[in-house]
Amino acid sequence: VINNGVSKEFMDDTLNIFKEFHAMPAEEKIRESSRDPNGSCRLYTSREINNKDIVQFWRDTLRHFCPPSGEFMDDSPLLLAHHYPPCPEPSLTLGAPKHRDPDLATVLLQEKDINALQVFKDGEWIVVEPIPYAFVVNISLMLQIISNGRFIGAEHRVVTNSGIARTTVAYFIRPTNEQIIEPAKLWLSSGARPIYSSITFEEFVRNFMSKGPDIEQELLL
Ligand SMILES: O=C(O)CCC(=O)C(=O)O
Ligand SMILES: [Fe+2]
Repeated sequence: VINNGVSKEFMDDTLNIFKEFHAMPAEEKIRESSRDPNGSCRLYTSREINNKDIVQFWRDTLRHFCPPSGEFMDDSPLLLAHHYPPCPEPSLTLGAPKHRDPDLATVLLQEKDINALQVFKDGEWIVVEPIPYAFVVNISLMLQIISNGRFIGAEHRVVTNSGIARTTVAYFIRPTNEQIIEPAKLWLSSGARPIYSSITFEEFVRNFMSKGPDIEQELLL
């Protein structure tokens, strides 16, 4: 999305502040972040991801709840500031494995000139080349369910490179835990039958974390 109304200065400042954060010594970063999964701010590395694949993940992420009101709520829009350091063996690592995002839609700010995000379309991986000061917007799993399969969550992954570090900021549009995710009446008004059953957002996230990104299959009626 270009001409999005967000100033270039604000986008530069945002990326720079997260670059500064990730460039701090590990001891300082740990002091600034919480390992409490319910804390408002948490730093984790790709090592913590339950990885059943041969490939290793190569990423640090700062997680921060980020409601538009500025008020902290238990579960709400989430901001992930990812940092992918240069990797000496890019063929053995991924910044992020193939997945679809567990939210409604994700708004991503990526750095210029680094091709690392790829989307899986028609059986092949296509590079999502960064357009300066544009946001990439992913359709995610919840929108697939709410639209009764009309929109399909975008499968994507991140590759690494040996030369240059990459920082991205991903804003996950998410409801609160108790909200119900199900095909919206709007999509069913023409008499179509729902193809997915209902689930709370809390359970949806729990399933995503424990079972991986194909969880909507289990909701198929
Ligand atoms: O850093 C990127 O380019 C993508 C990150 C991503 O896919 C995610 O946060 O779900
Ligand atoms: Fe993603």
